[in-house]
Amino acid sequence: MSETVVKVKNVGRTFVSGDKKDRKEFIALEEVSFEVGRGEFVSLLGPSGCGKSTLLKIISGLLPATSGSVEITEQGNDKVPPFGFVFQDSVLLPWRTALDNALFPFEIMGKREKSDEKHVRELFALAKLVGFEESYPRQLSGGMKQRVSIVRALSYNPPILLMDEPFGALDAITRDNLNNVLLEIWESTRKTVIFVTHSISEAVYLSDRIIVMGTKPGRVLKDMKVTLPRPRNEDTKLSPEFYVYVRELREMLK
Ligand SMILES: Nc1ncnc2c1ncn2[C@@H]1O[C@H](COP(=O)(O)OP(=O)(O)OP(=O)(O)O)[C@@H](O)[C@H]1O
Repeated sequence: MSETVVKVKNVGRTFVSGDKKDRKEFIALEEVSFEVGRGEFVSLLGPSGCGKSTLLKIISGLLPATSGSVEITEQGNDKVPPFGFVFQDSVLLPWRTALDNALFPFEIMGKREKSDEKHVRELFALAKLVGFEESYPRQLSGGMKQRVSIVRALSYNPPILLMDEPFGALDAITRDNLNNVLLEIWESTRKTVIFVTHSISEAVYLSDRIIVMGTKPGRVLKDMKVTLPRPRNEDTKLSPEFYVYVRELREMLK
């Protein structure tokens, strides 16, 4: 593994509900540990409720852990956050064009250089969105909107990309296409990616490593290396090796 840039150590998270008389504790995550190297593509795979999104929020600092620690040894340029986020819903502003949506983070951060728009236009090309810069979200398909949200997440050049089931709401064909677009973007930018999914085949297709998670409480079942050759393409999914991974993961998550 390349140099460690994300170190998750014995992370636990308990949610408390109810009042003093009827206090309930729910252990969402228990003793979760793993590391991510620079430029690695790591997926968090597991059934609904195993704490994948909670873990991603803890890694990003949006949510505190109840126990354990997360160390991030990457920094964004000029004090911008080290993370870019992509969620299941593209959350684009409907009154802004695709390009202006992708440039929005610069407005929030209150700084924008001339070279930023050039960089974002290059990302539009990588995401196969050339010609749609001036389109409004209502004029874009679901897959195109998600590609704009990937471009937006990468606009300020964060070293780490956090993706929470980004393609979960898309149809199977669009999802396959976006997996390939994402791989192309990753291969040319070499960002560190942490990708949440509950699709076994998606995790195998995309990842260098898969952190397999189980429920009750949310925990790591296995840290699995995926050594399928890269670059990967649709033929990868037809290889016997691909099926070996899928079968092993299916057994584990039964
Ligand atoms: N703010 C909260 N308060 C109470 N319980 C919560 C809170 N956030 C998450 N949980 C609980 O923690 C558990 C893990 O939730 P989380 O959303 O992280 O799971 P997940 O693996 O991402 O699920 P899914 O794949 O369905 O999105 C769930 O049982 C959820 O109900």
